[in-house]
Amino acid sequence: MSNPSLLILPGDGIGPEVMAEVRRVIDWFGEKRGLHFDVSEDLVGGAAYDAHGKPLSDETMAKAQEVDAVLLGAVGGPKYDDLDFSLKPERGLLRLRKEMDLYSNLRPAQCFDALADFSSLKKDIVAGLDIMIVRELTSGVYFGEPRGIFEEGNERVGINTQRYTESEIERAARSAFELAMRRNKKVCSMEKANVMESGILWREVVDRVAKEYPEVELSHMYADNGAMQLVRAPKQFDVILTDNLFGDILSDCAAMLTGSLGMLPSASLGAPMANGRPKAMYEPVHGSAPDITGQGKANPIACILSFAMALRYSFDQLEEADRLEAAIEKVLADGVRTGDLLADEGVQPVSTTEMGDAILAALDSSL
Ligand SMILES: NC(=O)c1ccc[n+]([C@@H]2O[C@H](COP(=O)([O-])OP(=O)(O)OC[C@H]3O[C@@H](n4cnc5c(N)ncnc54)[C@H](O)[C@@H]3O)[C@@H](O)[C@H]2O)c1
Ligand SMILES: CC(C)[C@H](C(=O)O)[C@@H](O)C(=O)O
Ligand SMILES: [Mg+2]
Repeated sequence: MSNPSLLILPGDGIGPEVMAEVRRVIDWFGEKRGLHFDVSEDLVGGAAYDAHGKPLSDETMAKAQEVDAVLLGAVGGPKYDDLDFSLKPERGLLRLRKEMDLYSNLRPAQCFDALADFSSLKKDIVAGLDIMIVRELTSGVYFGEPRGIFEEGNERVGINTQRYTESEIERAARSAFELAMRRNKKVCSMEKANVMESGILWREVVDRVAKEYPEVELSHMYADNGAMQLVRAPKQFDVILTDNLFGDILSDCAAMLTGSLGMLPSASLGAPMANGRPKAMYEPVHGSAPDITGQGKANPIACILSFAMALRYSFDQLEEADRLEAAIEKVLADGVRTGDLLADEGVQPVSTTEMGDAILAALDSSL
């Protein structure tokens, strides 16, 4: 049987820096666990624009459709600020999500014990935190029509449209309920049904799907209250189901409960492929971090945890995913910290590569 295939798209800014550490981890699983992948690498975002004038080539798009999983670093950066909107690096990422139809974006916010003191919140509020945000990823205001900047009278108007069909809401909701069944059987759905018709439909469809999962306790919350509750008492949540834009914002917020945006991985999943596994792309939640690019300061953990999610959701390697997560937990418990995880003055941060070294050493000691 051939090895599972993995397309790596490092992207821009710190994307290639964190992805270099993931590649070492992938190599480790090949050498030490006999878990080999057919890895290919390509360009996305600004790097693709620099090479061939587009943020994602048709060839790369086609490759992404064929492989078992895509692993993406990050896209964007100030160098591309003045580009035409259609050429911006972020368009490459959105095209991948849309054309691969990756409608369910799982963003787990877990607080490792060693970082509970470092979260933006008090230790007792975040210790043991384990919530899953399910963000609808291929619709909503990111893709709704009409959109654009138009002339209206003697001024211009910028338009984006929040649009959701029942089936789009339904499939995202179903993935949240399925996850909840394997977790603590609670779903909290967040929208703004008090001001948006799309929110009213969202609530109605989620209620309908919930009937298929009588064991799951469903609650609804307006997303503004949800943001507040996430910071006030995050452990009240198990699975949070929300739309594309609210999910983007709420997940960055949840990231800080875990200590740093550099800690949050994600899995973007679509319909099952012929092999029964979902079409999938794995990416850290953070961006290209232009403020620290090229300085060896980036935390590679979000990207490495995204590979752990790939082991779990695309490659059925649950024990190896646990092994990798445990290695990261050990490194953090040992006090190894990149700069984003450092609270105390005088403690020396490790570099991106040194964090990779520590994780590989912890993996070795797991054997
Ligand atoms: N998935 C993606 O590719 C993605 C996600 C978010 C933002 N972006 C893009 O990235 C660019 C920069 O956006 P931004 O600055 O608003 O958000 P960002 O996530 O790149 O950075 C926000 C802050 O978090 C820090 N940070 C992020 N990741 C880190 C890591 N791994 N280790 C240590 N610190 C980290 C950064 O240094 C910065 O201070 C923009 O072009 C944006 O569109 C891309
Ligand atoms: C870069 C951008 C298109 C992206 C989004 O808004 O979805 C990012 O913020 C994310 O969270 O993945
Ligand atoms: Mg975001």
